[in-house]
Amino acid sequence: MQTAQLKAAAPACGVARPSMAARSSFKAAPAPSVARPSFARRVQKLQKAAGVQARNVVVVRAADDKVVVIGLAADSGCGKSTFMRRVTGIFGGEPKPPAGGNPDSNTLLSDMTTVICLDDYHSLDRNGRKEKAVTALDPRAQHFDLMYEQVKALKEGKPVQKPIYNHVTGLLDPPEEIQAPKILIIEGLHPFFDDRVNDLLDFKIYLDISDEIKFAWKIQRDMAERGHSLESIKASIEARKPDFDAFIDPQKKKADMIIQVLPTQLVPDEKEGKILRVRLIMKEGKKLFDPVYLFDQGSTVSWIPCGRKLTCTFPGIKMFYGPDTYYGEEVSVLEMDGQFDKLEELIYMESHLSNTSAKFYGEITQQMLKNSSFPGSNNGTGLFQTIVGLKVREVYERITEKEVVPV
Ligand SMILES: Nc1ncnc2c1ncn2[C@@H]1O[C@H](COP(=O)(O)OP(=O)(O)OP(=O)(O)O)[C@@H](O)[C@H]1O
Ligand SMILES: O=C(CO)[C@H](O)[C@H](O)COP(=O)(O)O
Repeated sequence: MQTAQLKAAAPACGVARPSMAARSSFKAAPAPSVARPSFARRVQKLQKAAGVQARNVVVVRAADDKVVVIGLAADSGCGKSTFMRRVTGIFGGEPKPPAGGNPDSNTLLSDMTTVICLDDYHSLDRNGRKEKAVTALDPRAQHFDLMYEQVKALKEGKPVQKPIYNHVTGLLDPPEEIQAPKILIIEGLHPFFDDRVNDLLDFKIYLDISDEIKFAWKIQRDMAERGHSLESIKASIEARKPDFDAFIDPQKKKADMIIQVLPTQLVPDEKEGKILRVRLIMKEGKKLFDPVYLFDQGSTVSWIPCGRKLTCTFPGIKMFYGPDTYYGEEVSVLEMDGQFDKLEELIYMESHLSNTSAKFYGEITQQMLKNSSFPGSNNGTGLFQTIVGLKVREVYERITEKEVVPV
């Protein structure tokens, strides 16, 4: 296959791809050294980019700092990259692949966060999976021992030589050096699958996208942006489904927060996935975060906020909040069905939410407005991803007993 075709078929895995020119000039050297720029260089760069953002820079990790480890699980094409951009944006700085390294790296570095993609722990490359007739979702195609050793080492503050799975070529490239960050986010198919890795995680998030919506998003991306046919998208979803059900989906039981995305109940038979019903399922009784609530903690509340303060055209917005159980565990559920007409009016809804971990009145609305070009910004996916991002900050602060100044 030609490189251009390969590129078109490759999932992004969280990283904005550099130009073909930059890629073709890259020589796959063994273990490219990815030295982090100095504190001064980073502060200078940030100050130049945006004066106000530079205030947020706490940067260099002291030797005794704790590394907080966050896990994000979801199937491919379920919005992990978009979610990561929202979460890392809360900590300031622009996440970038390691400078001067492999242009097909899946890693994203910013001042406080490092996001690593668990596809890098595929033990079988694309050919190997084909030969053995296993999908990338099958645990037999993952190197869990190495994943565990490296996440553990990073949590202990030690650098690692992490492999790179190249989505363009389907091969395993030479490793890249990853330094211990303040916040390590591991995102991918199996962050909670192996008990040893699962035990290293301080906060676990699962993106649970229903089949109908997953299909609608895949069509949107893979047909419009990658030139795939409807039949091939259907076939790829069907081929992955048994392994998804067996190995990926069961991990959601272990998550602390689940963002569940379903078709709307406001419009009968809406199949395009344009209007969404989104549920934020939050485990109760956890030490490191408090669940969000609407109006009155522990009550059951149904609320249609459309009125004088919130503009709603058809089909409007319906909110729900209440206690529930999830795989036998006590949870609170916050739900939003419908979409915003005017994003700035979200402030009205925000003012009725409590325990959001926002540091000032309107922080959620501000984040949503800042990221208004991201998919899902006018509905519950964007709202709940932003809230979960604030929870990541709260978890970090509770573990390290350090304050993050809001951007
Ligand atoms: N909240 C959303 N609302 C609407 N569409 C969305 C949303 N999130 C993601 N999408 C759609 O799904 C596609 C995949 O999103 P994204 O690249 O963030 O997923 P991903 O899980 O990182 O994918 P992959 O693992 O395949 O790289 C986007 O191009 C967009 O079309
Ligand atoms: O599920 C996936 C990503 O989360 C991919 O399918 C998996 O990593 C294999 O990638 P490729 O299709 O590029 O060989």
